Parts: sequence; structure tokens; C-alpha cells
Amino acid sequence: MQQLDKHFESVKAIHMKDLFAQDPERAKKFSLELKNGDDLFHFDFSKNRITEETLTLFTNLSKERKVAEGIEAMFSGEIINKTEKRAVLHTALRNRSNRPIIVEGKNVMDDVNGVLDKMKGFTEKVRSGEWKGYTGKPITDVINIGIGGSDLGPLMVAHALTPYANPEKLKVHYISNVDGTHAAEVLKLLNPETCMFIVSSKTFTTQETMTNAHTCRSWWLGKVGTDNAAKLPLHFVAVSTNLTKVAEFGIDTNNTFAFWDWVGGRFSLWSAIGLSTALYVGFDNFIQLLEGGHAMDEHFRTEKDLRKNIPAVLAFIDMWYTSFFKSGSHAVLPYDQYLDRFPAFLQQLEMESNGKGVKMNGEPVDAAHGTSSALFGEPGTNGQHAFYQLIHQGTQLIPCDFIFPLNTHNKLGEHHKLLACNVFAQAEALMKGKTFEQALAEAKKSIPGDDAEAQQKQTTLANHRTFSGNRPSNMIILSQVNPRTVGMLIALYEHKTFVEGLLWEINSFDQWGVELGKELAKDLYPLLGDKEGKETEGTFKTKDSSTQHLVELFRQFNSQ
Ligand SMILES: O=P(O)(O)OC[C@H]1O[C@H](O)[C@H](O)[C@@H](O)[C@@H]1O
Repeated sequence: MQQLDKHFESVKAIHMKDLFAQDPERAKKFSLELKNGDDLFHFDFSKNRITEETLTLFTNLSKERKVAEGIEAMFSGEIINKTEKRAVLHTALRNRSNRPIIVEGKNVMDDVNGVLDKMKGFTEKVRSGEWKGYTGKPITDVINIGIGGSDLGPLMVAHALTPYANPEKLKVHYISNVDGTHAAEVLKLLNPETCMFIVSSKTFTTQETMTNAHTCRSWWLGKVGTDNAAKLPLHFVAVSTNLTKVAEFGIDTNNTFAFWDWVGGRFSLWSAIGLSTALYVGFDNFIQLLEGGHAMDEHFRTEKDLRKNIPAVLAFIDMWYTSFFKSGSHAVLPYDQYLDRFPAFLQQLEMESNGKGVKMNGEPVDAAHGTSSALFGEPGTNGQHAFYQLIHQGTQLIPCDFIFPLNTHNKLGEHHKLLACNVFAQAEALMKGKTFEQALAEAKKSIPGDDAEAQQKQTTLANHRTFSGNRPSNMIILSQVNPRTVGMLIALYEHKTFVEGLLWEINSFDQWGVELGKELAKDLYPLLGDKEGKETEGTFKTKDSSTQHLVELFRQFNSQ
């Protein structure tokens, strides 16, 4: 870290414009490419405030932090999630080579392949119409009930792969929020004869998911009447690691799809948690998604020169800004409407994984360098007309990842060309900026005159219209948004997150930070009162005055 600190002092003032001027080969030197069949995955990281030395120092740090050993430990099923005593094996879910992976003496590939076969049979039955609802009609609407990793991943992939679906035949919906509005609005769209609910929860105890699952079950039972109650298994299936709880809920174990504790929630879209996606886009496309993830895994695991390892380089660059430039946030900006939920998915992946203040060994993290920054993003070009002002001229440094597919699924007039020129121009503008002199020349055109007053006005306007530039960005180019490239893209960010975790010496696979809020919500529930506005247990008087007041306000509006 000390060497990187020193290096930071020597490069922090260098302008990227000068780096490009000094080296005409810069783009070539700072680009990596991966080919997977016909698919191209191109990563241009030349518009970053880095030199060759930056990468060398990060590879040195990686040696010190045993990144190569960490990668091997993950792939081979070692218990690397030490606080939860679990292996981390989402890569086994997409291990298309079928190389044996032994955990506690057992090859997990047998279980993985067993569940994939079950998913295949099920998706084919539902999609072909062979699976019938309680009145004999085929399923037209699939509803995934889940939250966090049991929602964001499948939802994001379903959006991304819309061109591979046939929503006229089969639609997919997602209910996650405990806000009753979410369930109510989806239920309005459904016909009880033709809908299929998938209750997706690793633990099968998550408050939001269980509340939504019970609400949907009551809705369905209410619609079909008691005579048809026994037909519930035709309309409710489950995905979980907790098969006992699934059975308690009343879902047929034949219609339950298992996964395992070595799959972290935010890494679970590759497991049966992806069932809604597989139903929507078809099982073959789901397999292609796994193939894409596997291609990135192979690259990540086998490219031992970390300067050529795409997830490692992406991690180095992100850490460079977070830990050295102290940027508090970074943006992921997909220039493809189908990837509209990718930033939301990444928020959980990165912020839940690396938003930690304690190292693996229980000691506080190195305060001078910190850990994960906040992530946000919207699809381009919409973000340009909303928050890019701050990225271009704000006082904070916000590194950006642009994602752009060379081919579009929708060849409408000039749209794709316009999209391309916008994304390339944004990266160029952030890098180059506009000097005060350029801005002044423009200001002189719009404010004519050379007297003192005009000059003053010209200078003021020029100050407003100057762009410092030197604002970094990565450009991730895909040949097209398809199941394989989407698989590669997701796996890239998963591994980038893991490498950063290793460099920060934290456990990227637990999430204790979400627990306190859950505990306090449980405490507060009885204090919110019954119909008469009385506590059912305990007293809210022990709470701080703000919480007491909020409880009182709630009661005023919610008791009779
Ligand atoms: O799949 P579930 O057990 O229902 O968990 C759903 C989500 O809730 C938890 O609170 C975690 O923060 C997430 O990592 C998880 O994905």
C-alpha cells in the first residue's frame, strides 16, 4: 500500500490528455479482449489515471495479499466465507466443463447437474403448455416472489434477455417489496387459472418474501374457492436451500428446486433462483448464460498475469479511485435499454459484498484506504440528461464504467449510431474536458464586445463552461447483449468484487450489516399497535424520542 501511496502522489496531477499525447499506443496497451465463440468482449481501460507502473504496483499488492491463492481457494471449494463457515461456489453452478468440485468429500457437480435437469424438465413442460393450471389452461404468467439476491439477479437477467423471450405466450413478473402495493399491482394483472408463483428464498424465512408469498397464496385461494384448494401445487413452486420450511408452507417437494449454502444470495442467479429467467427465455438460453459465466471464470482462473486478467484489472482500477483518490462513488452506465436493471443488481453485488469496516481477521480495515464506494447508474442516454452534470463538473471524482453492445436487437433508423456516438463522446468529454481558453473563445462569440464589462461577463461565462476533464472511465464493449455476453458481464463484476475484497482483506461473502435493521423491525412490530392503537407486547416508551414520535404518528393514522 505504501508504494501505491507514493505512486499516487506522483501521478495524481497528471492529465490523461498528456498520457494520450505521449503514447499513441495507449489505447492498445490498456485494452484487453476476450473471445468466446462469435462473441466479443472488449475492455478499454486507457481512459484512466494510471500508468504501467500503477498496474505493476497493484500486481505486487496482489502477491502480498495472496490474490492468486484466494482465487484458487474459491474455485476449489475451500471454506473462504469464514464468518459463516461456508465455501463460495457460484462458479460450480456454471461449471460447464463439469470438472469435479469436491466439498466435504462430495462432488457438488452431481447435485448441480441434478437440479439443472429438473429445471430443464420443468421449464419445458411449462413453456410447451404441457403443464396445466387447475382449469386445464397453460401457464401465461410467472411471478417470482423474492428479494435481494432472490430477486435482483433474475429480474436483471430477464430484462437483459427480453429479445429471447416471447412475452405474448409467457410473461414474467417480480414481487419483492413488502410494501403491499407491489403485490397488489402485480396481482391485478393475473388470472388465477394461468399464473405460476415461484417462491424464491435461500432461507425461506425472509420477512418480505414470506409475507408476499402468504398474500399471493390467500389471493389465489380466494379466487379459486375451497373446491380447488388442493390444486395449489399446480400454481406454486419454490426455490430454496431450506426444504423443511418449503414443505411447511405447503409446496409440493416435487415442485421444489434446491440450492446450497455455498451459493451466496447475491451470486445465486445461476442456481435454481434463475428459474423465472429460464422459464422466460427458455432453458437453452439459460444454459448459454451459464456458458458465458463459465468463459469468464476460465479466463479469471487461468490468466495468471493479473495485468491481463480482466476482472483483476477492473478491480485494480476501482480500488485505485476508491482507496487512493478517495472517490466516494462510482457509476455503471449501460448504453443498452435491456441492461436497465444492471446497476441495481450491482448495487447489491458490490455494496453488500464489500461495504465492510472489519477485516477477515476481525481487526478494523485500514482507515486510510477504506473499502467499497457507493454505486449508482442508469441506462444511457437517460443519465446524460439527469446526473452527468455532476460527473462532468462536480467537485467529486466519479469514475464511470460505460457498457455498450456493438450490435443492437432493434435496428430502428439511426438510433444505434446515435447511441454509439453518445457513449463514445461521453468518455471522450470526461477525459479531455474543455479548457478555459476554449470556453472563453466560445463566450466571446455569444457575448460580443471588448470593454471591461463585456470581458468580465465573458470570463464569468467561460468559467461556467470550462470542463477540467481528467475524469476516468472504462469502456466495456460487447458484440451484442445475448445470454453468453450477459453471463460474461455478470461474472466479470462478481470476480472484480472478489478481487477487491481480497485486496482490502475483507470477507466479501457475508452481510452482517443487514441484520440490525431486521432485528429492530421485529421489535417494533408489536409496538405499532393493534386496531385500537395499543401495543400488543412491550412499550414503545423505551425507544428514543424520534422513534416514539414516529410510532405515535403511525398509530394515529392506522387505528380505528
Ligand atoms: O433468499 P433469501 O434468504 O430470502 O434472502 C434474500 C436477501 O436478504 C438478506 O437480508 C440479504 O441481505 C441478501 O443477501 C439476500 O439475498
